[in-house]
Amino acid sequence: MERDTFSIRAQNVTKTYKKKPQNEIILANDNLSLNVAQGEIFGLLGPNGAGKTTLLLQLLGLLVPDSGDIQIEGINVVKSPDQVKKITGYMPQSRVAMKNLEVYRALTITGQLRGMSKRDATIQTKEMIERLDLGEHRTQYLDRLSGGMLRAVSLGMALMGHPRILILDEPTNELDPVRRRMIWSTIQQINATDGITFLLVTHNVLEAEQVVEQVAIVDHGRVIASGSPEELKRSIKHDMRIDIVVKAEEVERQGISIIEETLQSISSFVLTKPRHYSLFTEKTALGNIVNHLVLECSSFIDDFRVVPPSLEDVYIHHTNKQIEAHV
Ligand SMILES: Nc1ncnc2c1ncn2[C@@H]1O[C@H](COP(=O)(O)OP(=O)(O)OP(=O)(O)O)[C@@H](O)[C@H]1O
Repeated sequence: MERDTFSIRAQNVTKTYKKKPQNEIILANDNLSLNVAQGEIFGLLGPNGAGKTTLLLQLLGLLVPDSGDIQIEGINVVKSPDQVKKITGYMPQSRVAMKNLEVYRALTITGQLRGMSKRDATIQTKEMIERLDLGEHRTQYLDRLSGGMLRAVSLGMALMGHPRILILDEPTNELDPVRRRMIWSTIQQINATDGITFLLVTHNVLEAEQVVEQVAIVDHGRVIASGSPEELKRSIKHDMRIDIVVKAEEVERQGISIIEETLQSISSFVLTKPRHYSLFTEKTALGNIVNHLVLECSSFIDDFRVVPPSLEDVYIHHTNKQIEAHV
């Protein structure tokens, strides 16, 4: 049999739910296709309710698609869910099993349940505790941990038994910045040293951009854009962003509406937070706009910079467009 170079292949997956009490049909995945290459870190982005978790549950064999085909390392998930479970690790969005166990015991038992000997599971538990900086908490019960700590333990549990594919649902949700960075670097390290394939859902797009190699943006159950972060950034027409900060004292003196009118007369801007504006433009129009800003706005501009758009800008660009199309 020809070796499948894709770890994950989902083709034309459709999944509906019936919502009680009136059995309203919810189309959670709508003819969705996705390929994840072996050893890749793949990011799944999309707004709340886009259908990301539904897809993950089907990849893991925990939900059955209405139609479509899912292969994990060449194994048909619907036909052989148990084989798939042996090679995949899963970090769910919130639920963590074994809440009445201590951290080290939860890790070791998870390893044993995945077929490891007690000795090997104990060795990997020590490694996980060190890698995830859980030393201080090793004898704490899971139900006494903060939400953030529980996420870290949950990642450790997903890694027990050395799965070949790891599926993570919002791995950095609820974590403080230091621990978030640690999780991202652990993902990168494990991917580099063990060649594990990662498919992860995240809302931390700016952070994910540094780590993921391929991305799919999902909305309304469909993939609306996919590619490497660089490809996606190149694909949007407005390929430059100007960020502007307005002086607080000028807002007091002139009034915000005069300032915004002046900005709008040059180009349309969006307010990102008080006194901060962003404008998206094509490179060809950039010089003209910067000239206008310098000539007409220097009295009230505190700072401005020109930057290429981030993956987050691409995400907003695509999902906004999709929202408009559905209104
Ligand atoms: N068990 C269920 N019964 C009925 N509807 C469901 C069920 N699970 C999910 N849904 C609906 O299916 C759609 C997709 O949900 P899903 O949880 O897959 O989205 P998501 O992209 O993971 O969202 P989030 O980012 O908020 O976690 C939503 O409209 C959701 O309300």
